[in-house]
Amino acid sequence: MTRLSTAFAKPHPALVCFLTAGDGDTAANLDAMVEGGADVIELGMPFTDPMADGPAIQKANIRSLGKGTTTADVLHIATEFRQRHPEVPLVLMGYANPMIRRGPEWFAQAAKNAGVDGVICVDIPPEEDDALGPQLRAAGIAPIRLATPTTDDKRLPAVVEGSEGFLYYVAVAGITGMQQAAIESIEANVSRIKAATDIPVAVGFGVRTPEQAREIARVADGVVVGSALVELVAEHGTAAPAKLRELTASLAEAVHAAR
Ligand SMILES: O=P(O)(O)OC[C@@H](O)[C@@H](O)c1c[nH]c2ccccc12
Repeated sequence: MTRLSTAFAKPHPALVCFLTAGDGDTAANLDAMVEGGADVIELGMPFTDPMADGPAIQKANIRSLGKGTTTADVLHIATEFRQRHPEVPLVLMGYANPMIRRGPEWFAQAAKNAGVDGVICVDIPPEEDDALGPQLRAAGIAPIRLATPTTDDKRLPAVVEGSEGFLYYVAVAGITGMQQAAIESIEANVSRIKAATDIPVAVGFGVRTPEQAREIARVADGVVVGSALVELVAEHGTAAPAKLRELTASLAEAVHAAR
């Protein structure tokens, strides 16, 4: 069992909580989300051109890069997180350029040494898996792929093939932090994906409230929340941990009780 498979084997759906690394006191903020009940942490690597991200996460990227956050800093945050939380799965989310500029082997090894369990690389499509996938798998790190509402049945096999840890269903054809998709559409797409793969399916994009999270947790293996948490970091600064703990706890309660 890996840390990710253990998280998804719990008797309830998993809550995945996202933050941008280097925005605010990331260590304290991540700890607060774990204390609140997050089952998986998704840590965003700040990037200059985050094309899948909406305003809240774009601004978090700018704040973090403005402080000079580097890939080495993100890996350092991951290393220290792993020391404090030996059991909590940690997924890095980011874009290809910072991940492969020093070579995919270097990144995969550095991520492994930092205790990272999975990597979401937004802009490497399955056709270009060679750019990072083999190196991650060799290091024992799960390459986590994204499926969207426009991933049709013809395309789906290519997306799920080689995806490990979990499949991330992006509920909205758009950017992060938008409105939630209709639950009927989410349910139909999740069951379509589950017919094509045995790995767990987590749903994200547009989930802000415990009510929304509960509704999705009834039909999926996990629920991802990002922008709503990132906004708390922007609004509350050094007081963010208490706010993050509070929102995470109410989301976790809703997700864990859904099924
Ligand atoms: O912000 P939202 O709408 O809650 O969506 C989750 C999302 O933030 C997080 O998973 C994420 C942030 N940036 C991404 C880019 C691609 C895929 C996923 C992400």
